[in-house]
Amino acid sequence: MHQGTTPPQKMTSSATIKRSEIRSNIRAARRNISPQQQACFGQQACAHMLTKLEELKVKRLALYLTNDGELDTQPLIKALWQNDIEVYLPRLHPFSQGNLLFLAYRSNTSLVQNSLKIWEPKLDITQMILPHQLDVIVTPLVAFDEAGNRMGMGGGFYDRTLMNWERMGSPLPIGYAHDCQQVNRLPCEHWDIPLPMIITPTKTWKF
Ligand SMILES: Nc1nc2c(c(=O)[nH]1)N(C=O)[C@@H](CNc1ccc(C(=O)N[C@@H](CCC(=O)O)C(=O)O)cc1)CN2
Ligand SMILES: Nc1ncnc2c1ncn2[C@@H]1O[C@H](COP(=O)(O)OP(=O)(O)OP(=O)(O)O)[C@@H](O)[C@H]1O
Repeated sequence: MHQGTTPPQKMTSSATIKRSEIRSNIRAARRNISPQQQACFGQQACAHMLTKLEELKVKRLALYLTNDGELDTQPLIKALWQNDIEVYLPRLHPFSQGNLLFLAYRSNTSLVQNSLKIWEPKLDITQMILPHQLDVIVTPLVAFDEAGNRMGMGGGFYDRTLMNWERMGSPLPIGYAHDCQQVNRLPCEHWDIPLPMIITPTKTWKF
């Protein structure tokens, strides 16, 4: 885990190539999932997630708006709103590059598209929450492995957000992904934060 003083070391070039290959292969695989399958998977994963959130008595949770073939979060958002669980979304920090802010997401929240073409809440500081005030962060990912290691889109956003979660005791990160995003073993770097739990349409993984 990188704690701020020592900059993360450069990866060897072969590890970099392997990571970028895995990233592009799995992004292509998830974009290939048909709209019918996407709808079905979104419902199945939502049911598993709701069971888990009830068990954990979750009141405040951050998730993501689906992009690039990611597991559909719309059924989950609808269910959370119906169950009075507070929902938050990430937005890119306006000046601290590589960092995220989390803002409340309600049915009347205005969304804008960011520079990465992802919809996010309009900046409104009154709607902001700090990561440790959230019970759970539902984490998007590109690939995961049998040990709970996570690879994302390559911005390091969630690694930075989650670097203190265990020491703080919150938020619990739960990965949310298609089954086809699982690989046997991911090449990891010291800043990568492994996930203690990942939910897919067919399974709840605990590590
Ligand atoms: N739905 C969702 N929201 C999220 C994330 C995510 O993985 N999924 N993020 C997780 O960290 C953050 C955004 N991270 C990202 C990092 C890189 C790219 C990227 O390279 N995107 C394009 C190029 C964008 C462009 O047109 O300029 C690409 O598809 O190649 C996208 C998102 C915050 N919000
Ligand atoms: N805690 C951190 N502090 C500073 N830099 C970091 C930290 N975590 C990751 N980085 C930097 O972010 C870059 C991207 O990291 P990585 O490829 O692991 O992102 P990712 O997990 O795929 O992306 P994301 O978390 O946004 O989905 C790396 O160059 C790394 O040096």
